[in-house]
Amino acid sequence: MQNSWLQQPLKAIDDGCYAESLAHQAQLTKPAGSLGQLESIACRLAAMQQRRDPDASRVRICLFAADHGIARAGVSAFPQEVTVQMVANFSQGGAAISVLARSLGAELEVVDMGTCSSPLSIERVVDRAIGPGTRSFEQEPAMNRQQLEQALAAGAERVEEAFDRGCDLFIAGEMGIGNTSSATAIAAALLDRAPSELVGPGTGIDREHVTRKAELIAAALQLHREGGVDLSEPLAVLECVGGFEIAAMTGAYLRCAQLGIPMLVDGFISSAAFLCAERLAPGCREWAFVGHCSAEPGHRILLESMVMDPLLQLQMRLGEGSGAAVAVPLLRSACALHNQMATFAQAGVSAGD
Ligand SMILES: O=C(O)c1ccc[n+]([C@@H]2O[C@H](COP(=O)([O-])O)[C@@H](O)[C@H]2O)c1
Ligand SMILES: Cc1cc2nc[nH]c2cc1C
Repeated sequence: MQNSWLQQPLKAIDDGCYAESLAHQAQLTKPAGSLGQLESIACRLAAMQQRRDPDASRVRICLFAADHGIARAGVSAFPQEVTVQMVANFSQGGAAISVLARSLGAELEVVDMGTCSSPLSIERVVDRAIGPGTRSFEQEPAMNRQQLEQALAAGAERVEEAFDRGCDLFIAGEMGIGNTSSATAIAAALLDRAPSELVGPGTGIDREHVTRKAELIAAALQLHREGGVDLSEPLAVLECVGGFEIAAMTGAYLRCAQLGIPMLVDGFISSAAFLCAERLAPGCREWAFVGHCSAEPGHRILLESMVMDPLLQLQMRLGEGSGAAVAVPLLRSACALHNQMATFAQAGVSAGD
């Protein structure tokens, strides 16, 4: 993929703006550092946005949905048709992310990246379907290189659209029965860890099934490795064991860092996609906040590997972008404090030493 948009440089973060924001925080009527991480959140956002008054009002949530061939191997607690049923639920406004988006005044866009029933005749769903879900990565590569390029580009294109319409903060969400298996395989390959260290219950399988899921993923990675695939290469990994929605999220994250849009990362699957983006273009993480640490055990390991700190830890494991959405009010509070608090001089309060 030489000379493609993937090679474009990431936008530089404005260090001068960051230093100015830190100096501003030091003048606000509070003991230095007493607002903890809210101070650094505001300063980081100001530096990303190159503005004195950071803003998290215009939030775009883009939810990528797709099916996974691996789901037919019995790795999920739910049947595959739930992916499409949930897409209808997102569109009708009844899903968790629909409720959160409404309460935040955020725009929610649902993108069909390829499900068993695509093309879908569901209102307001953006059709970017690549195929009827991926192939089962137990036996063969989940997708081919052309499909991977198409998925990455679809994610990037949705970010460009958000950028054109004005977006202070971008959240990628996902829906795909079986996608914790894909995310586990990606994380195991890129972090060179055993799947058994990263695997979890996903939608709620029992311990016996979790063990089987780990074995199946380990065998699949071995098969692809023996087939000559370099499992340290993020594009090869996405092609072999990824998903259409996961690749779209990787493309979206990468494009956000290229265009300079701050992003808020969700759970385990989102973070596996983010790891691919960070490996493709080191420095993406400078443009990201992490909303929460999911209950899926591999999430913490993924975040630690990228030295990224989650804002919340609520034992959530839903996906959809929900764990990022619940962290938006924190970013908004950080901005309001940074932009509206009085300084010691303005309020006539004596500063400390
Ligand atoms: O975001 C997470 O950390 C997370 C953890 C576990 C499950 N999920 C969601 O559950 C689905 C995948 O679970 P599974 O068991 O079918 O692999 C998919 O739609 C995800 O959005 C999401
Ligand atoms: C009902 C349901 C909703 C979801 N949202 C994200 N993943 C999901 C998985 C299931 C099973």
